[in-house]
Amino acid sequence: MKIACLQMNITFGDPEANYDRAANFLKKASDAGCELAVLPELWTTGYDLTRLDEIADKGAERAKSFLAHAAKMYGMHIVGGSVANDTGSGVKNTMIVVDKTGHVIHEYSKLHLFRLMNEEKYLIDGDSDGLFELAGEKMAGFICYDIRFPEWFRKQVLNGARILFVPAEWPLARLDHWRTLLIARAIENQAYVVACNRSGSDPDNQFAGHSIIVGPWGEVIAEAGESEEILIGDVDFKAIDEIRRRIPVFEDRRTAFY
Ligand SMILES: O=C(O)CCC(=O)C(=O)O
Repeated sequence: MKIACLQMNITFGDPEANYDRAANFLKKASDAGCELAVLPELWTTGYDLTRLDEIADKGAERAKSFLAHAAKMYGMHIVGGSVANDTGSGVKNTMIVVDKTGHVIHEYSKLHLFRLMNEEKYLIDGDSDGLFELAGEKMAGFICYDIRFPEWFRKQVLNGARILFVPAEWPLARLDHWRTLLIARAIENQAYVVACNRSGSDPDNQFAGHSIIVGPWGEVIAEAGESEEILIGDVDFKAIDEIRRRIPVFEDRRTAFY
């Protein structure tokens, strides 16, 4: 499966500009023959949390209809990053997944809110998991800070997830954590990790870019630089089975002890 991470810049608090940019990136991913495209975290608004009253998407309806339209037009699955989703009783940081026929097949809201960027003051946390199925394979979504919680990843992998998607707005200051944690999540779970970060900056942070596709052996299949880029890599599900046979981590777990 040919996958694209749409490592775009995000204009702070300006959904119109960001929808235009995302439309352009999605077209380019489709032109490149990609079967699935991934957007970054909060790609419609960025971290303009103090203006969520004005700019959060009610029920994420605009994002859903935009993503469904693009998916159908291009015949391409989309892991739609995440958007500020005004649920009516608080704003969630919600990932939307649409299949290539334009159906919304899953929503996942960020489980772990990141205090260092004041998320807990403006957002409410999710309460369900990110597991979904596309093209006959189980996959799961996580959002940014979630990568610091290996137990959350393990749970989804034990439930069958074989590609682990991570949209993010990860700051450049902790680029080494980003790479190390993502590679570790791939190695320990013997699964693909497809992580799409944003590029550029906002009033508080310079973001790292470095979207990355990591294979189940921990090998870096593709990695972006810091600037805007469409990162493309191939995922081969057979590699997962081969690696799990070589080192049978899942059979060797001592679940009586943990
Ligand atoms: O965990 C980190 O260092 C960064 C997390 C983050 O930026 C986020 O969750 O938005």
